[in-house]
Order: sequence, then C-alpha cells, then structure tokens
Amino acid sequence: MVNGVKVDGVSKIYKGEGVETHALLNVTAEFQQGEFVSVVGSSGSGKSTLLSVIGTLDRPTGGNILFESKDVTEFSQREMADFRFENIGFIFQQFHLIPTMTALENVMAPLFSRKVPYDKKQRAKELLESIGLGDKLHSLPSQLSGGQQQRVAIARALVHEPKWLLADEPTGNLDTETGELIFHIIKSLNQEKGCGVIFVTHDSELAEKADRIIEMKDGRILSDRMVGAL
Ligand SMILES: Nc1ncnc2c1ncn2[C@@H]1O[C@H](COP(=O)(O)OP(=O)(O)OP(=O)(O)O)[C@@H](O)[C@H]1O
Repeated sequence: MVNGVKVDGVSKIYKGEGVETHALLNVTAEFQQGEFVSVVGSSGSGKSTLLSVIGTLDRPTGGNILFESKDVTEFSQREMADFRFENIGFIFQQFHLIPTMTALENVMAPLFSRKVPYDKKQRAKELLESIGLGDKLHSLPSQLSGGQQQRVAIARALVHEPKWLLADEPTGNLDTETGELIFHIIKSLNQEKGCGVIFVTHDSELAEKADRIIEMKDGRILSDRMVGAL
C-alpha cells in the first residue's frame, strides 16, 4: 500500500512532425502524503511534464502512477476529471484567473458544477481571508497585484481541500520578495492543511526551503535528497 503517490517507471514521449521528444525517461519516485518536495532542473528537463502526468492532466506513454495504490493511468477521462477534482489543486506561473470574475467568484469557480456538503461562498471567503485578501473579495484580477492574483489562484486550488497541491513555477512571474511571500503561504498551508506539495521552481534558494529536492536532467531524475542531508 502506497501512502501517497508512486511514480513507477514513467515515460512520456511527445510525437510531432516526425520528431519524438522523450520528455520523461523511466522516472520512478515516491511522494509521501503531506511532504513538501521541490523539483528543480534546467529548462526542458521534464519538470512540467512530470507534474502534468502526476496531476492527470496528461497520460504517460509508459509506466504507472499510483495514488494510494490506485493506478490513475488506467482511469477513463471522466474518472480522471473526478479524481483531479477530489485530490489535486494546481497553480501555475500564469495565474489563469477568469478576468470577468471577482476574487471570490474565481475561488468558487471549481465548485460551480459540484455538489458539496458545505457553503461554497463561506469556504471561499474564509480561505481568502486566511491568506490576507479579506479586503479584496470583490476585486477583479485586473485590480490586483501579481502577488495578490497568485494568492487568489492558491485559494482556488485549495478550495476543495485536495490532498496534493501541484505548483508549476508559481513564483516565476513575481519579484523575489513577493515570490518568497507566496512560498511561505504555500508552506504554511502545507503545514496547516497537511496537503502534500510538489513545487517546480528555478529558484534554488526557495527549493532549499522544501523538505526534499528532486533534480531532473534530460527527462530523468538526477538526484533526490532530503534537504539538509547532503
Ligand atoms: N506538448 C508538447 N509537445 C511536444 N514536446 C513537448 C510538449 N511539452 C513539452 N515538450 C518537450 O518535452 C521536454 C520537457 O519539457 P518540460 O516542459 O517538461 O520541461 P521543463 O523542465 O518543465 O522546462 P521549463 O523549465 O522550461 O518549463 C522539452 O524538450 C519540451 O520541448
């Protein structure tokens, strides 16, 4: 029984116009529930691809991905969508907020077509308040700074209390200070809510603040170590 996520011999080949790109090559790693893992590596090393296949946004070409022993690579599209809703929140470098919706509406958006046993508006409001946006509930994204928009995106990713937060360079568009603030918000949510975090970053200083660092190169894992255990 895997208590978390097991990536087992996963490969991903992109095919297009006669060219094959081996984005992931036989990658194996385990992620324990609740841990905070950074993923680093040069551009094109496969970090985003790894996150996409773990998050069921994309299917691997080979290998298996097990969440608590359930193999998500065998799921239908529909099963994958339900699985994602229940288990995974994403944040990206681009905030991907809906420009015509307020902060509060953006956070509630993933819940619109879902039946949930709690008050959607109350949940979204409390989450925004907890990350310091209680006075911006009715602001549109265009009225918010980059750091505030990313905070809205974090609240949206966590509104359904997923077991995993997958973050693809969430500080990439922010200045250093704001990037650190965002990192600390994610770290404290990881500690408070117990959601595991896989955090792709180019920022080696931030990466060192995780529990564990995975370094990728050419579609493979080059190193996988606990922070402080060099
Ligand atoms: N949809 C796609 N079609 C074709 N090739 C792709 C696709 N997505 C990624 N790739 C290729 O797969 C390889 C890994 O890309 P990936 O985006 O995972 O790297 P990365 O480490 O996240 O890079 P970066 O740090 O620049 O975001 C690259 O060679 C990339 O060009």
